[in-house]
Amino acid sequence: MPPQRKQRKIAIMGYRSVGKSSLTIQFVENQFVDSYDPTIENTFTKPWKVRGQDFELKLVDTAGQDEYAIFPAQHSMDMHGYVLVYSITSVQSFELLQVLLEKIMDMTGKITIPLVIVGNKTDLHRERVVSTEEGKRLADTWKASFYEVSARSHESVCEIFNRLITEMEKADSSNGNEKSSCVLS
Ligand SMILES: Nc1nc2c(ncn2[C@@H]2O[C@H](COP(=O)(O)OP(=O)(O)OP(=O)(O)O)[C@@H](O)[C@H]2O)c(=O)[nH]1
Repeated sequence: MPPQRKQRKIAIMGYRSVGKSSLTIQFVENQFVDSYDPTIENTFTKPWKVRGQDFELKLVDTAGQDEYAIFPAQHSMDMHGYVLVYSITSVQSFELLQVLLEKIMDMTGKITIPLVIVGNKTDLHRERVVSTEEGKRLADTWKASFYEVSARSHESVCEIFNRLITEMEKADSSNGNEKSSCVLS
């Protein structure tokens, strides 16, 4: 029998217009769409292989959030990991991530959640207002991985997902260990 594909569900979240759809479409279809069409919610499926293991990724490209948006409960239920995107050209989008991270922790109630924080639009370096160090610091605080990328120039886009899968696999095995150590005899 061929080895089974592991199904994994990932939410792509962040402020409006930071490039959530562009990153998702670049990863899934290898193309950059220049037009701006606000997303309500789209789910993409992508077969992907990491270190010999086949995965079927369900990528949920969510609607842009702001500080006041209520965190959609369905995004805390069955997600294996989160890609949290800001734009390096928007302080507001960066500051929103702190709020989003707190909401994710509250809603999921998990101690370890595979997270990748992504500063998008590095091609717009002249318009940069969030430094790489600030991005790294936020990621360190939340024990998240960190990448600066460009959906437009397809820079480091696949790395986001490879890294998140690696983190999800680690979380899986540590959850497994936790379970076995909690079995009552
Ligand atoms: N220069 C540049 N523009 C980008 C990049 N990624 C996205 N954009 C542009 O930014 C705008 C918003 O991109 P989207 O991918 O629709 O952003 P989104 O976060 O999905 O937006 P919402 O659905 O409203 O939340 C579009 O005009 C994109 O072409 C990038 O890496 N570089």
